[in-house]
Amino acid sequence: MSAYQLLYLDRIPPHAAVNEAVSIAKRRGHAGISGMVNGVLRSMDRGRSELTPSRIKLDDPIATIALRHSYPEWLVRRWADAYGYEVAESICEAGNRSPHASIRVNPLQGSREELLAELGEAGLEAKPSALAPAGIVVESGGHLADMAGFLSGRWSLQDESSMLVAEVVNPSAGMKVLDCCAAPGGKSAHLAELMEGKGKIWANDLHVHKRELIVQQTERLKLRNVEAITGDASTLGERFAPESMDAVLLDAPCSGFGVIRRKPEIKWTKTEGDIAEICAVQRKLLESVCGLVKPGGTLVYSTCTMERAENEEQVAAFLKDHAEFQLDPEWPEELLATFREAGLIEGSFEGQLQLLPQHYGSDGFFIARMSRVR
Ligand SMILES: C[S@@+](CC[C@H](N)C(=O)[O-])C[C@H]1O[C@@H](n2cnc3c(N)ncnc32)[C@H](O)[C@@H]1O
Repeated sequence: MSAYQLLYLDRIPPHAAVNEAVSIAKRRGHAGISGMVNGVLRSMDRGRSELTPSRIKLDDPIATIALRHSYPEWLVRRWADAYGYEVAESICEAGNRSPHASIRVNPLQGSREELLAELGEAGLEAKPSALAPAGIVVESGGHLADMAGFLSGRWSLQDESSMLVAEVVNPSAGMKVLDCCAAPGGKSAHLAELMEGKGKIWANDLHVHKRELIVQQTERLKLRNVEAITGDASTLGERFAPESMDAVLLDAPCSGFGVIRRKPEIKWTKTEGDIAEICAVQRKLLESVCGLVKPGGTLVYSTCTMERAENEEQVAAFLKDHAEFQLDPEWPEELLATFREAGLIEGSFEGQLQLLPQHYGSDGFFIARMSRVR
C-alpha cells in the first residue's frame, strides 16, 4: 500500500508515506522489519523514474501488458487478437485513467453556447465536446448533480460516447420509438429531446425498481413524451404490434468493458464464459424486437464494450439471418465528419462504429445502425 502511495498518489508527500509505513511496521513486527520497510520504500522513492510500467518486460507480450496495466491475461489476449498488441495496450492504459465529467445539453431549454458561457461564469472549466454535438466536457468544478441547471433539467450528466447513440437513431419529431433496455433512461431522454417533445418513446427495462429512474429523469427534464414500462425485452414482440415502430433502439446488456474506468472491478469479476452467455442474450433480444421495426424504419444496436463477439460479429450473424435488414451508413453528417477527421473512418462507411476509450477519453462503445428494407 505504501509503495502504491509513493508511486501513484500525489496528495501524500513521500516522507509521510514512508514514516506511516515504518510506524505500522513497528506496531506489527520487530525493529528489524521497520528498518527493512524504511530501506525498501526510500530506495523506491529514489528510483521512482525507473519504476514505470513500461520497464516491465516479460517473454510473453500478453503477460507483459497484463502485468504492466493490471488486467487478466485472457482479456488482454482477446483485445490483442481483435486489435493487435499496440491497440490492446492502449485500451488497457485508457481503462486505468479517471473519466472526466460530461454534460448533455437539453436543447429544449437552451443552447450549448449559452450553457458554456454560464458554466464559465460559475467558475467551471468547460469546453465543447469534440465528439458529441450536444456535449460539454467539464474538466474541473463542483458537484455537478447538485447544480441548479441539472436539477431544473437544463442538462444531464452522460458520457460522451453514450450521447452518440440517440444522434445515430436520428429520430424526427412525431415518430414512434421503442427503447428496449432503457434504464436509467439517458438515451430515452436524449431521444425525446431530439424529437422536441413530439411523438412517443416507450422506455422499457427489465427491472421494476429501475423504472423509477427513468421517470425521475424525464420529469427532471420536463419531457412528456416518454412512457416508462417494464418487462423482459424478449417479450416486447408480444406487447406491441408487428412493424409498429419507426425506430427501435437496443442498447443491450453487455460485458461492459468500455466502462472499466468507472467500474474497474469488472476486469476481475467477469469471465470469458460471461461473454458467451451475454452474446446469447443479445441475440435473443435482437430476434424478438426486430419485427417491431416498420419497413423503412431503423434498428440501432449498441453496447458499451469492445468485444467483437458482442459487436461486429453479433451484427453480422443477425444480418445473415435477416435479409430484411441492412447496415445503414446514413448517420448525421456532423458525426461522420468528426470520425473521418479523427481517422476512425477511412474510405467508405458501412454503418457501424467501434469507439475505443483512448480515442476521445470517453467510454468504449459500439453502435450499429440498420434499416429495414422490406
Ligand atoms: C446498458 S444498460 C442501458 C442504459 C440505458 N440505455 C441508458 O442510456 O440509460 C442495459 C439495461 O438493460 C436492462 N436489461 C437487461 N436485460 C434486459 C432484458 N432482458 N429486457 C429488458 N431490459 C434488460 C438492464 O436492467 C439495464 O438497465
